[in-house]
Amino acid sequence: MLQLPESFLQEMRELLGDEYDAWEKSYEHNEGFRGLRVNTGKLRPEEFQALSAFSLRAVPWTRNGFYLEEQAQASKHPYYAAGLYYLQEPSAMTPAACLPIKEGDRVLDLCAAPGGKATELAAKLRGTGVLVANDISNSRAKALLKNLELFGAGNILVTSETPERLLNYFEGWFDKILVDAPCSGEGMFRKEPSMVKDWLEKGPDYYAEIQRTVVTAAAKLLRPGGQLVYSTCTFSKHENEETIERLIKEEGFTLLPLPLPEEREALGFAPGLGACAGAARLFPHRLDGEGHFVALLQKNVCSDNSAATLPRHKEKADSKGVLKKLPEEWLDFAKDLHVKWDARCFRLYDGRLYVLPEALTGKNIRSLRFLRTGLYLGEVKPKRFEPSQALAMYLRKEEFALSVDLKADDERVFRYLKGETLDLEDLAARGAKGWCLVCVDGYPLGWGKLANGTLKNKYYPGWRW
Ligand SMILES: C[S@@+](CC[C@H](N)C(=O)[O-])C[C@H]1O[C@@H](n2cnc3c(N)ncnc32)[C@H](O)[C@@H]1O
Repeated sequence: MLQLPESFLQEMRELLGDEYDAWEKSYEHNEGFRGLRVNTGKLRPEEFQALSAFSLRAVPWTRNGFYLEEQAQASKHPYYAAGLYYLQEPSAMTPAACLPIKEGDRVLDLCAAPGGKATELAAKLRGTGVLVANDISNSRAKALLKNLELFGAGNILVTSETPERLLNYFEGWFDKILVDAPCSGEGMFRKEPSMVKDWLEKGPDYYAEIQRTVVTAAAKLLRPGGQLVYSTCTFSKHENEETIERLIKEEGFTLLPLPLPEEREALGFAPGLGACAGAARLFPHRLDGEGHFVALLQKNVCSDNSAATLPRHKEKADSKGVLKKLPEEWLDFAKDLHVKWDARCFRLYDGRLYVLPEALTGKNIRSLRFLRTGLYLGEVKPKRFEPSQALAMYLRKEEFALSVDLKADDERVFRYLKGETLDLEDLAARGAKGWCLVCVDGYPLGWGKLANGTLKNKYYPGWRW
């Protein structure tokens, strides 16, 4: 068995009692489980199963999660490049599955990088409302942005801020919040043994302090009546139940039952401790997944409408980038595009054209540290428009006039993803020319420019294989 600190093992003995031996034995299964979560913003799980050759077994507590049964190179498959799935450890699929998102919601993922949960929240929003995805680490937020754009999410604001700074812009604004908190990672020791070192250096007390600050800010960012999922990948009561007990007592929250399948106990979910029985603890000896904690809470509605529950100030919408008239270069390109956006949502910043989620058009967010505001459409150049990789991922094949569709086993798919020029004479209609959406089995991968049966490669250089 993996060498684990004695003080940690002692805590697990106290926590698990009779179940301790079974838990310890589960560490003989050293690698844990590999999972894949289908992007339901692009296709239904059944459609993915019919399309893919992976051998998949359903993760029973999610609607779109699967165990990957063989050592498939799933991150080097063209469907991955088409944003059809995210590779995720099965227990980690639970928090986003438990946040009851409705279309049109304003959603915040406060500790979002690299996007394992944010990508699912975006899929659940189905292009409506807005997803603000934040991570304090700028380098990790870059990976978050890439994953959201790979998934085709356009209704996004990706920020790299402290939760306290977000309060200046979004107090009481969100309908739903996910706090997938930084934690001591006890539940991941089996899969990532390197985390033991961090535990020895910092441990649960260090993280409990951070969690306290993060959830206190999250509580204020949520509107009264709004819902919040708090999750960690640790077993520590100090980081789990004690954090949410504080939310309940000091911030006026109520613990709600988790929207998990009725047979949750049979599936292996353990209740939270003490008064937090409505929360769920996931243990590797009880189910096929790593250790996690998940709780769903609702912010109480105060009858007196006290100042504490209302936004602090009225703001003036930012007029920078607002357009009286859309650029001709864009209008010319958009003739081939079968999607319409509200003219009020377009913004042009330094020659780059965006569509903001409508909910953000009335806000002043320019001084936030952000990586992306809305859907980045592309660059307005002298006399032409260069569409972005994000736009290609956002579109469906039928939403652009010219496309070529390659089969996943066509070697040209790999050559396209490597940035090579392709000969497509057998696939392109005679005389077809101009911007072209390159697809794999009907799902866009990126752009190319077609002329005389040859495709000039416009796949985003930073994403090339
Ligand atoms: C458990 S990870 C998040 C994983 C992510 N939700 C996912 O599913 O891919 C916790 C994240 O919190 C970020 N973080 C740490 N302190 C933070 C803070 N004070 N505010 C916001 N994010 C923070 C870390 O950079 C880290 O990316």
